[in-house]
Amino acid sequence: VTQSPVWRALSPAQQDQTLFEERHLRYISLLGKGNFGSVELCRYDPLGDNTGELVAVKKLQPNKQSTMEDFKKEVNTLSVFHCDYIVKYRGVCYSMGRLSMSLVMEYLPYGSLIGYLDSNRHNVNTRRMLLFASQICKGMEYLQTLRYVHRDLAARNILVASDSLVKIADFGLTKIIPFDKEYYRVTQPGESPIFWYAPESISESRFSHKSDVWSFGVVLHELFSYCDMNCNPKRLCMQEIGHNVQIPSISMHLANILKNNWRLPAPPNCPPKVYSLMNECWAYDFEERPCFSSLGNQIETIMQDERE
Ligand SMILES: Cc1cnc(Nc2cc(F)c(C3CCN(C)CC3)c(F)c2)nc1Nc1ccc(F)c(N2CCCS2(=O)=O)c1
Repeated sequence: VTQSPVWRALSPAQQDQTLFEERHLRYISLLGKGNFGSVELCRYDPLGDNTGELVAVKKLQPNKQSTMEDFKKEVNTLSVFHCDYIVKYRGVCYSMGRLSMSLVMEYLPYGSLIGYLDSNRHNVNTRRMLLFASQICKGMEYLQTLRYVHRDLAARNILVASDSLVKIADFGLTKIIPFDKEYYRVTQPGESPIFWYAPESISESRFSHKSDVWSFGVVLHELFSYCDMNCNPKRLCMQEIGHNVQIPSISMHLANILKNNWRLPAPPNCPPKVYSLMNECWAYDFEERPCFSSLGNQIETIMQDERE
């Protein structure tokens, strides 16, 4: 179609398939709202006959956390990723004369892993969870080849495309590691998801592929707990720390219990091999944690054993 005479008659802006015109973006429903902004389900319907594709549109909520600059960085980050296990970027939509912009992404009908597991716990077996884990691993391996650290790997940021495919989403906190370093140091930590953080991220704001590996271990725990809110990482850590601890010193208490080798307990009915994989990811010394490629291989091996 891109070589037809009709297409060639379009202006470059009209030929740009990553530019979505606001007037054709039909609002359907709100998918989620947070300090990141909001994500809406829309249909991009230029023909006006409801044959257009469904898309997820992330609108920026410029507030203290995220500025237009951060949002532009997230758009640029997502636009270079081409991986089956990372939510696909479709383009941008400018409104109010380029004053505000929205990020247009593919729409994954099943929503986040948390909701999916909570409502499908009876027909998601160990093999399916290991399949999801290996897909997240492959997505993280891909990010690592581009020297990206995600910094917010958690089940809430994993989206379900189908009963056998999950994708990594939400790159609001993703950073590129500088070429001459092995880690990224955050200057102004915003609202940090500290219960998914590695010890060095909690105490030194130091992020690397190995701190993403730690968070992957926590995602494994969420997976094998069916994202049950009664045993989510935050609740389990707060039980250990003590609920009466005041906010500012929670991260210090968390760093202490991790230093004293406390770890999240094995989820109910979790296969021992999977729990030991989690504990490998939670090695205190980041050098001892496995890399995503070795994690992927170990998961494939456990999947074989589960098959027998
Ligand atoms: C890019 C993208 C593609 N497809 C989808 N599909 C999608 C489909 C769904 F049915 C739902 C739900 C399912 C449950 N019922 C009750 C409400 C709708 C849903 F929430 C999402 N969502 C995307 N993004 C997105 C949406 C919403 C978000 F809160 C967040 N985030 C949250 C933490 C940071 S976040 O930005 O990652 C990302």
